[in-house]
Amino acid sequence: MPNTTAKPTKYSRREMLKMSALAGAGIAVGASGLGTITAIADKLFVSPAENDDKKQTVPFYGAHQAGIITPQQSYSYTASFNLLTDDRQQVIKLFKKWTEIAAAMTVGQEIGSGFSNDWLPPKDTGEAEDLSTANLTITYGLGSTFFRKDGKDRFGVASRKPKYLRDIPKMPGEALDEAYTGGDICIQVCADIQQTAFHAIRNFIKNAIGTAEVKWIQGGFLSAPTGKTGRNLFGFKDGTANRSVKDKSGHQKIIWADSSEPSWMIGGTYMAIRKIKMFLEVWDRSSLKDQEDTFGRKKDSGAAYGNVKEHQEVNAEKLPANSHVRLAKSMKQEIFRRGYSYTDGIDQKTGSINAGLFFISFQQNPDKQFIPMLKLMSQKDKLNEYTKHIGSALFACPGGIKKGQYMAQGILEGSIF
Ligand SMILES: C=CC1=C(C)c2cc3[nH]c(cc4nc(cc5[nH]c(cc1n2)c(C)c5CCC(=O)O)C(CCC(=O)O)=C4C)c(C)c3C=C
Ligand SMILES: [Fe+2]
Repeated sequence: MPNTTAKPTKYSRREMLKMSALAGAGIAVGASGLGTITAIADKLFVSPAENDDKKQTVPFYGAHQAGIITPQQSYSYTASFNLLTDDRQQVIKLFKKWTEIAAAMTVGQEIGSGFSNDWLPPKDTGEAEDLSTANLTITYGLGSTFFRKDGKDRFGVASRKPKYLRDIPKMPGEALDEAYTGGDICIQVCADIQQTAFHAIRNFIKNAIGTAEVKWIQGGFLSAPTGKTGRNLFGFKDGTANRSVKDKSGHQKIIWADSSEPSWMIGGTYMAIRKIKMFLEVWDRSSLKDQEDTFGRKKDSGAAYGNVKEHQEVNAEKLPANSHVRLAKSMKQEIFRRGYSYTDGIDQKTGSINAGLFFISFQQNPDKQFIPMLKLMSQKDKLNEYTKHIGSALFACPGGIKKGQYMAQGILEGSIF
């Protein structure tokens, strides 16, 4: 997917030392002079592992949550939690704590910094201590069971459930595993350093102990050269038709909740998730023609059939009737996709690689934009020969957080209590 993050030019410490030595600027570097240059280089320049956009931060606070229209980072971890309590105050306490650690981690601060006690476990798990923030974003959402579970309004918030929040209905051909499906709360962290992302999700889990338990957790990866569309595990460019991350009016129409939603959803959206297993070995034995017919796009350029360039307007008539893109286009609806590839060892029964797409899309109205599209694809898509849907979830992501507020405050406080 397009990544528009500007990459500042920085030099590694070793390159800087080499340049100083070669510059020939008339500087005679004696033993002590070299020490001085080394010290300056230490201060000014970063190691190769830390350069480029890995040092960038994305604001946690704002009108919208980060991690939705943020240029897609290379790694993600998504965790779904079930609450273990019926006590609203306990949930408020959890979200306050999560807000505090999210605000700290996204600016590279240690959790509980400036305070340590030799006789207690450290507050921060520590593995991101020397790492950069790497565009870390935290995105959270609430499942329908947050508002009502087994017919019970556990936290007194059922009247605040957003309009389109419900379980994604059963689809033909799916083989959902409960272990990858649903959950009361979802947190997704994304970053350009995998360990930075893992540190973040781990600390959310650590701070939930006793109040919420993890139902499932999913890691993901996606690498693309800056400004280019990334490729999925079938080797095709995936994300071409997405609106640019800069297209504000497009986002208003496609992603952000409309004014008929509860006030806490203003600036928010719905996050649809499908864990889709991809049969890589079957795919790899298929001809190039078969592969391209599956999407209706060329594998190398990403151009739709009848076109030569990736971003040229698609003429649906030129695409095979059951191709993925033709079916998507026939719905005349847009969604904003932000999925990640995943791998997870081998399938113990078949010996095949366990891998696929952790599909994520954001949309204003899943009933209109997402569910009918999913249904049509589940019935007719040529892609189904090579894939199986094994996990599913829909979460409502509240609007962005202002400084001084905490996550989900608009749901858990106010006139109804
Ligand atoms: C219900 C929505 C969708 C699911 C599920 C889905 C799964 C899925 N997609 C790919 C690979 C590609 N998808 C592409 C385009 C595309 N896909 C959807 C929706 C779902 N995909 C849409 C709306 C579109 C855009 C269609 C358009 O308007 O042109 C493409 C083509 C390039 C692109 O635009 O991204 C690829 C490739 C996989 C592998 C997959 C499940 C494993
Ligand atoms: Fe797709």
